[in-house]
Amino acid sequence: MADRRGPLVVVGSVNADLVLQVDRVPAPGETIGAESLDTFPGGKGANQAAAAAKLGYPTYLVGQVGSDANAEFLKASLLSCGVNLSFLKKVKGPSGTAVVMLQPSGENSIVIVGGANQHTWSLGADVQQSIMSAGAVLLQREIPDNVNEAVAKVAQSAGVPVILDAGGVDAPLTASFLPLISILSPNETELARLTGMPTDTMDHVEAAARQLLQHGPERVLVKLGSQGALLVTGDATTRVGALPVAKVVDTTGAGDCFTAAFVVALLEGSDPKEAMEFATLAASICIQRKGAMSSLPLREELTAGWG
Ligand SMILES: Nc1ncnc2c1ncn2[C@@H]1O[C@H](COP(=O)(O)OP(=O)(O)OP(=O)(O)O)[C@@H](O)[C@H]1O
Repeated sequence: MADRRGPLVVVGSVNADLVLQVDRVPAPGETIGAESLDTFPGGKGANQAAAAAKLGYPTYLVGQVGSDANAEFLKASLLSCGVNLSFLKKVKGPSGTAVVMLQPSGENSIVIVGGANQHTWSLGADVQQSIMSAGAVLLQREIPDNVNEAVAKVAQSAGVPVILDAGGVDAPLTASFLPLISILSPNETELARLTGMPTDTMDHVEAAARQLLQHGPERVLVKLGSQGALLVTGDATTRVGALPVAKVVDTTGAGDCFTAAFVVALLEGSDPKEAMEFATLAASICIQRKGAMSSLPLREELTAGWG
């Protein structure tokens, strides 16, 4: 991957996150008032594309928005982060939407409308060409798995590495998809679900990651929140601890920031350990600010702490 300097192509979801601040979730048949309503750009595909673009790497987002008012807002947000939207398609119906009821306890109740993310996808010749000439392709699981698998097949046929962030739908990965993945990146919960193995100690995490390796991916990168991250390959295990931060403000999007920054660093020629350190630094900035896309760091913010 170190020699590939083609652009990063992210294929994935775009969501409008409608965040309602409420005292409690309404009972059936009840109407309550919300203290506030905010709309934020989100979706794992959009967040990861924005993260890579804000780090200064040429990044395309292949995705779908709906024909509603949120579509324009989402496009404007992504453009302001520097994401190339030449392959962002507009389809009928609503954009992907997450309605988040945020309660004072910190608990969230969320309703997701898949919308455009779950609409029919067609990978036209122009999109296929962009995948084949990419430095790497980055996927998540908030669009249909069969689309991800089709993208991965095109990428693999051209020798382009495929990175799958396991976040999104909670379903097993098919035996035909796993061998198409170069780097699979779950967090510890996703790792436990994918393998059916415990992930409560570092030894357990490593054993579960090694089990995934047997199904095809060349590397498994596990995100472990305040415990950092663990990278497992056939012959090595690399652990990088999280950076201590003064105050954790909001961890939303930290995983997206980490995965995208790791891939950017590899594309720029870093070795895997350096790429983990770079991603850890990026994520440590992200968690000290509120929001998902808005909290993603710019390249300049990392250079101070990065040789
Ligand atoms: N409390 C924390 N303190 C320091 N670093 C953190 C903390 N939480 C997350 N990080 C950093 O962010 C990285 C990714 O976070 P995490 O493991 O929570 O991903 P995730 O579960 O995929 O996140 P999410 O789904 O919330 O976006 C970690 O590897 C770590 O570097």
